Amino acid sequence: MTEFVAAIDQGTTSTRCIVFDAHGSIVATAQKELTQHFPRPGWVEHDASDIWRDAHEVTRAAIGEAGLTARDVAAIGITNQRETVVVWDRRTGEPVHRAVVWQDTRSGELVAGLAAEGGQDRFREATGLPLATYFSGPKVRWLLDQGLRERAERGELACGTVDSWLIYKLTGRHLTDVTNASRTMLMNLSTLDWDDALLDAIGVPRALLPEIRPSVEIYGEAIAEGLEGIPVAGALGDQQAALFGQTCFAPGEGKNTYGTGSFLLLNTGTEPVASTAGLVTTLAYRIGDRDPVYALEGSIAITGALVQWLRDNLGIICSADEIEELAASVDDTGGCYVVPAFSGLYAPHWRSDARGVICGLTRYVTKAHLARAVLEATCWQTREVAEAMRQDAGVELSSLKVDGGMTVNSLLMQLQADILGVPVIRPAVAETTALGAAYAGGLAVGLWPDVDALRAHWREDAAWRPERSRDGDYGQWLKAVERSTGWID
Ligand SMILES: Nc1ncnc2c1ncn2[C@@H]1O[C@H](COP(=O)(O)OP(=O)(O)O)[C@@H](O)[C@H]1O
Ligand SMILES: O=P(O)(O)OC[C@H](O)CO
Repeated sequence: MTEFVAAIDQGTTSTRCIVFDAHGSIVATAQKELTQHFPRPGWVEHDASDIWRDAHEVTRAAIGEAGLTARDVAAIGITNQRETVVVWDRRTGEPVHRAVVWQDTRSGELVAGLAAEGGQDRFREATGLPLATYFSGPKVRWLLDQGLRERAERGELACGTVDSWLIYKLTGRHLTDVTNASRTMLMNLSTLDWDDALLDAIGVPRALLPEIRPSVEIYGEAIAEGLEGIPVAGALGDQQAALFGQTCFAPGEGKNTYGTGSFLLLNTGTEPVASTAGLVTTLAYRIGDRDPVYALEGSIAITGALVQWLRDNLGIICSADEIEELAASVDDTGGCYVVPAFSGLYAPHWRSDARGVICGLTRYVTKAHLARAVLEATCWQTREVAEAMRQDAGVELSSLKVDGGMTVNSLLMQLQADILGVPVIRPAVAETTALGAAYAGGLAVGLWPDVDALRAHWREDAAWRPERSRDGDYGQWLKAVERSTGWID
C-alpha cells in the first residue's frame, strides 16, 4: 500500500488539492481561485464546469508536485462547500445551469411560502434544519421551476451537492456522502435516506437525486484523465471534514472553522440532539456501516467574506492580510459594530429578513475602526453560537480549537479569545478541512486502522489566552443585531 492520500478541498472561494503522507503531514499543495458570480442582489453562483476543471487540474498538479504518479496515491478524499447545488445532464455529463451557492437567497419566496404553511421549524424534527434559503432543497426546487421539471421527472437530469458532482466526474457514479445529504433538507436524519414527505412538500423528484453513502467508503475508481485507478474513497462536507481533521471523535469535542463563513461544530455522539437555541442538528460523519455520529452546528454565513467585501467592494484594503495591521493601528472600534447579514442571519437567529448594518458611526470613526469592527463581527457572531451551544448541549467551552483561512490573523484570534473568555488553540496543520478528507479516504482504504490512530497526529501550533474581558460589550452587539432584522419585507 502506498502511503499518500490526495484530498480535494472544493471551498466557496477556491479549489485546492493537498497530498498528505501517512503521518498527516502536507507533502504538496495546488490551489486555484474560483470565480464568483453575483448576477443580482442576493444571488451567488459558481460555474460547475469551472469547479470540475479546477479540481481536476489541482489534483493532477499536487500529485505531480509531490513527485508522485496516480499509482502512488492510495486514495482521493473529497471535501466541499456544502448546500450548493449542481444540476447536470446525465447523457452529456454537463451542467444545465450555474451552481446555486449556499449563500444565495433566491429561494426566499419559496421558503417563506413553505414557512407560512407550517412554520419555520416544520421540517426540523425530520431534518434537524430550520427553513432557510441556506439549505439545498428549495434551491433545487427553484432550478426545476426554470423549465427543468419534466426532464428531471423523466430521469434525464442528475442533481447533487458539490461532493456528488466531483464524485460523478471522477468515477462516473452518482453518489453523495451522508454529511452533505444532511444539508439538503431532503434527507431524514434518522433513516439517513431521502424522505418522501419532504420530497413532496419541497417538490423534488427522487429520480434526480444521488444514492446516499457513508462518509468513509470506497465509492469507485477514478476514470478521469491522469488519475485513472485511484480509489475515490471518502467524502465529508467541509465543516464536518474540519471536525474530523481536528480529531474531534468523542462527544463534547468541537471546533470552529473561519473561512467565507464560520461554522462551530460539536460532536454529540451517535444520537441526534435537537436544538432549541437556534443551532442545526447535522451528521458529523459515518464510517462504513457503523452507527452514524451527529453534531450540533452553529452556522454563520459571513465572516471572511466580510473581509473580502472590505477589500473588493469598499477598497479599504488591497489584500485580506492587510486588515490585521490596519485594525491593530487603533485600540478599539470607536463604538462601531458591523452586522454582516448579507444573506440574512443564520444561527442562532435564522432571520432571512435581516440585511447588513453598520451601527455607532460618528465622525470619530476611521477606516481603521471599521476594519477592527469587521474582525470583531466574526468574534461576536461566534460568541452567539457558543452561547447557543451551552444552552442546547449544556457544554461550557473550556477552550476552542480553530482552523480555516482567517486563523492566520493573530489579532483576530486574540479578539476571539477576549470575546469568548476562553483560550483559542490552532493546530500545527491549519488545513484541517483537507486533512479530514484525507483521513476519510485513508481510513476507507486501510492506510490507518481506525480513528484512534489519527489522534496522535494532532499537535498545537499556537494558543491565544483571554487578556481583556469583553462581556460588557456583548449587549451592544446584540442591539446592533436587532437593528439588522426586519429590513426585507
Ligand atoms: N489575514 C486575514 N485576515 C482576515 N481574514 C482573512 C485573512 N486571510 C484570509 N482571510 C479570509 O479567509 C477567507 C478564506 O479562507 P478559506 O478557509 O480559504 O475559505 P473558504 O474555504 O471558505 O474558501 C476569505 O474570506 C478571506 O477574506
Ligand atoms: O467554503 P467554506 O469553507 O466557506 O464553507 C462553506 C460551508 O460549507 C457552507 O455551509
